[in-house]
Amino acid sequence: MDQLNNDPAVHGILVQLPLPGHLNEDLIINSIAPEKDVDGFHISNVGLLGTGQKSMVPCTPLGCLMMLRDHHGSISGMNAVVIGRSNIVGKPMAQLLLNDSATVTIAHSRTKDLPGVVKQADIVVAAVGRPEMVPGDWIKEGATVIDVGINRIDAPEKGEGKTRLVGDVHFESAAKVAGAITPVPGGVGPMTIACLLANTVTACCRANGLEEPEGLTA
Ligand SMILES: NC(=O)C1=CN([C@@H]2O[C@H](COP(=O)(O)OP(=O)(O)OC[C@H]3O[C@@H](n4cnc5c(N)ncnc54)[C@H](OP(=O)(O)O)[C@@H]3O)[C@@H](O)[C@H]2O)C=CC1
Ligand SMILES: Nc1nc(=O)c2c([nH]1)NC[C@@H]1CN(c3ccc(C(=O)N[C@@H](CCC(=O)O)C(=O)O)cc3)C=[N+]21
Repeated sequence: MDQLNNDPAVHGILVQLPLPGHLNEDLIINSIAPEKDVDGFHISNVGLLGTGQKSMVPCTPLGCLMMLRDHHGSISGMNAVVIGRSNIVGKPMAQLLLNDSATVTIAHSRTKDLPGVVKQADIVVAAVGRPEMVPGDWIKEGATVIDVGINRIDAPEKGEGKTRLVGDVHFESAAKVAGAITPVPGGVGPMTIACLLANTVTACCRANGLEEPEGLTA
């Protein structure tokens, strides 16, 4: 890590999670130079984001925010429900929505009446890791649904031993009531990868005192 941190030819560093059990995740993430932390997981970037300052923004929530801004223009005043409170997705997602003046609810495994909470939402972001957990009848008519879940499930219909990817939302039923919905695959996942590249360009511009291209970050 020291070698990469000190190499001026390297502008971005990402540590793919989860790490094997014998490695201390916090220690390793926080050893990344914050200005090269293209995942935005370093505690200084988390703190900067939380206080509304310029930071590196986690790729998955950033991609979700870009889609929401693109679709709605402004999300100010909208009711947003984020299902999931992980450091990778749920918490930074809630922070970004709040910074854009949405009214934000964070739901998790202890939330009471999750269907009722989701029903209030103009924007639903599902980041749970449970295949097709959110059915269409939880969704408010016309709501925007962002499905972060990437779950591989058995697909015996495709042949023995075959699998397929599904999200945390039951797409077929939710698509009937939602105003807009992201598919899995082909939704949030590719945006995450695009945002990783965007963050790398941002980090490179900042390292070299260059003007940042418009719209690359939050
Ligand atoms: N598209 C992409 O680029 C990415 C996709 N993912 C996918 O997103 C999903 C979530 O990932 P990640 O945030 O890392 O997952 P975590 O397992 O870290 O967090 C899951 C969250 O969901 C909550 N949860 C679990 N069960 C329920 C339930 N029954 N009702 C309500 N909330 C529940 C948990 O609550 P509690 O805290 O109470 O336990 C927890 O906060 C996964 O499918 C993952 O593969 C992740 C990263 C990037
Ligand atoms: N430090 C770190 N940062 C991450 O952002 C991170 C991580 N660790 N660990 C793993 C999760 C998962 N994740 C995905 C990103 C894109 C797709 C993606 O593009 N999926 C394609 C499908 C790919 C396929 O077909 O298998 C799609 O949704 O269309 C999936 C998963 C990032 N994560």
